[in-house]
Amino acid sequence: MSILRAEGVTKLFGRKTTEAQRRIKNGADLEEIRKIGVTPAVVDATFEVKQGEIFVVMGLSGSGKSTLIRMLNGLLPATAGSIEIEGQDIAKLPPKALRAARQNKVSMVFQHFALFPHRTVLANAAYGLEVRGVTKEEREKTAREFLKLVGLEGWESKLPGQLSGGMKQRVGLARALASGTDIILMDEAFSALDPLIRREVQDLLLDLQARFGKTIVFITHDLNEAMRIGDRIAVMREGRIVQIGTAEEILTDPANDYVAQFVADVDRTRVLTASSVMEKPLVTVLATTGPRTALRTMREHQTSAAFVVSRDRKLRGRVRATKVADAVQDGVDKLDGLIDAEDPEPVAPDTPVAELFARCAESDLPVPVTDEDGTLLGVIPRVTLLAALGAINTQVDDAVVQDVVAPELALTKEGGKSDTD
Ligand SMILES: Nc1ncnc2c1ncn2[C@@H]1O[C@H](COP(=O)(O)OP(=O)(O)OP(=O)(O)O)[C@@H](O)[C@H]1O
Repeated sequence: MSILRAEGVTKLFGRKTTEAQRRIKNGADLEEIRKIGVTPAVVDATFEVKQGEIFVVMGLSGSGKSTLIRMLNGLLPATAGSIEIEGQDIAKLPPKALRAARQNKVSMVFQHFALFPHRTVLANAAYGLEVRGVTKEEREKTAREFLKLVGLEGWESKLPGQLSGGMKQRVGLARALASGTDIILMDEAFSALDPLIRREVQDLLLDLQARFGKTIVFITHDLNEAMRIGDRIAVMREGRIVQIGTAEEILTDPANDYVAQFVADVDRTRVLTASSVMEKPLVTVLATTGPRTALRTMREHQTSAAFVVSRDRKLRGRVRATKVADAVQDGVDKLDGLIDAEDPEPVAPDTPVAELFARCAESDLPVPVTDEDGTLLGVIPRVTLLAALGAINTQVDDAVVQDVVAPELALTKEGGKSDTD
């Protein structure tokens, strides 16, 4: 279900905005709009944010992110288009109702924390509830609970000036959560923090998100941050949303050259997962198949090993052709019992590619990918892993890469394959 919806949202700054809007509608390019003295900060933004997702809006400075978020919380009226929060068009609300919607439905977390310097940490965390008229006792109780959750128990009576940047932003998070709104808008919320602290609060946000299932719109200019925390990412360029998708979709299927260039430096091993690089297994055989049939199938596919599955595709393991050939000689009638004990362990579909290198180095056979029930979803041969990465990222352990790459190169030189699946 979508909790937040933007439809054709446009924000133009300047005097001739009506004229500019008319020209945009007729297909004028944005350069022409700027020439008549109008800044097209956001142009025709359309998207839906689903309940409980982290929706990241990412773009370079000046691409329109802040303007967009200020329209989402009703601080700035849109020049055109509509914004719905829980099905309510905010442009149609009278000022009092708009204020109430902002207080009850949406909280903000800001880059520079926006804490009251002369109020205690506790009073700051309780602020959202205070505005809503919640009694002191009740709001302080809630604020204490959330301060504890963000790791600030014992700091309640301190002033913001006594806190580090990371701690201040934890107060910002506690305040947003304590407010009890379903939607939290975060504007470059972690951009002022040192890299290590930033990672810590990103993890904290992910933890809290998993726990409370809030809907979060997170603005950032940092692609790695976007990829790390976003369920979906909207990429903005010069006021327009040029692509919306998961980190993997954006990485593997960029909408245009701009996005492709943008993502060129991303550490793919952290973003891509087993499910995005896996392939269909070339040969699967049922555990009940006889060795003779299995061997014939493997020969047809010129493969030296095959996956053995049960009728419901649950993975039993793998057999090597040499073993199956021996079994034919010995008159064995089932594949059961021939399964290779040295198989690499299967991985879950959401395993980051970074973790697959070591697995691929362990065995010359492809790594199987299975779901929670053990059903075989796909396989990852080494070559596929390397191809998916394009260029090997330097952040991957060099020794592991050596292990994986060296045998691949050797195989290529020999012009043969030792196995396919
Ligand atoms: N009040 C305003 N009046 C005129 N132009 C504005 C106003 N606010 C923003 N702009 C312009 O709109 C464009 C988008 O700005 P916005 O601040 O939304 O971008 P941003 O992506 O958030 O950038 P940053 O990360 O630097 O804040 C910019 O060209 C900016 O100069």
